[in-house]
Amino acid sequence: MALHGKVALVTGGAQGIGRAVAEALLRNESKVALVDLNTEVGEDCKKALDEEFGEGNCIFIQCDVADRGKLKDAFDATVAKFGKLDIVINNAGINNEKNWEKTIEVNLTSLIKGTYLGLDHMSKEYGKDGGVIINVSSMAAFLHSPHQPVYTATKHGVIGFTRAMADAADIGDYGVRINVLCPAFVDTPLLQSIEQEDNMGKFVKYKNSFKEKIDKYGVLPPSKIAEGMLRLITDSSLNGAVMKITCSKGIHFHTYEPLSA
Ligand SMILES: NC(=O)C1=CN([C@@H]2O[C@H](COP(=O)(O)OP(=O)(O)OC[C@H]3O[C@@H](n4cnc5c(N)ncnc54)[C@H](O)[C@@H]3O)[C@@H](O)[C@H]2O)C=CC1
Ligand SMILES: CCCCCC(=O)/C=C/[C@H]1[C@H](O)CC(=O)[C@@H]1CCCCCCC(=O)O
Repeated sequence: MALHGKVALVTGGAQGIGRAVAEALLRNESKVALVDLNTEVGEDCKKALDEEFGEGNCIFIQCDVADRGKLKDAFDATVAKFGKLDIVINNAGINNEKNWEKTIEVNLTSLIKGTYLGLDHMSKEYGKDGGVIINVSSMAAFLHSPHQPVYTATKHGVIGFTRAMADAADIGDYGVRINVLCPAFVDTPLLQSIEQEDNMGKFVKYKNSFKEKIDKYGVLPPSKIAEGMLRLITDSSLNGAVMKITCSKGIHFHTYEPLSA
């Protein structure tokens, strides 16, 4: 898929990984809707992107992805503004073991909803022109730890859901590719949350061993995740792909045993 003139919706697009992906898409002449909870950060981000890439290429839509009605409205507003939808990045995520129900809602339930809304707007099933959906998981789906049991569960869930949906899209001839991206530690505000009792609850007592893992494995720049994301979007051979990005191995893919049943 060539990126010129394509329309992308990025949840959690106002900072961190989402913002890096939005920048990369704009650099390649796509139009981008930043869908984010945080109004202040979202408006600042849109202003900076307008200055860099010119006005009219990017919109900010304030939205809690866990609010089903507002998420649907955000998709509709993106199509109303840019005329179509080609790329959906379900990236918004939180790390909150204290309010673990919210973590499931944001990291998994809303990502499922975002995938279905993306299909509503892009699938050939509904007479649309096709597209690509990328769901953001984490290396926590492969290397679990005692610090983040529910975060880890959601990121496992994202991979299972995405792989199954990718098969459904293939069998159903949706014309939509669906892939998943699993970063290791990335230099974003989310990484600071591991030290905060408000986020980690009783698991905050493990913060020193968590920090040792960060020192051991290293921290990636958000731009490296954007590089992987663009590959997942543009390589039309990829459907159901599970991309991992780590400091030691860079961008690479997880491989699974062939299905036996
Ligand atoms: N930073 C890291 O080390 C890693 C991050 N990830 C995943 O990458 C994704 C992005 O994370 P980061 O950029 O690091 O986080 P971040 O905290 O820097 O940015 C996340 C963005 O999502 C927005 N957001 C949070 N809850 C939302 C909601 N309910 N509705 C709409 N927007 C919401 C925030 O306002 C923020 O702008 C997440 O899914 C995270 O789990 C995965 C592996 C490592
Ligand atoms: C909440 C912010 C941190 C989120 C980062 C993340 O997703 C954490 C994953 C770690 C998990 O909790 C335990 C780990 O060991 C995960 C990190 C693994 C990185 C492995 C890199 C291996 C390599 O470089 O080969």
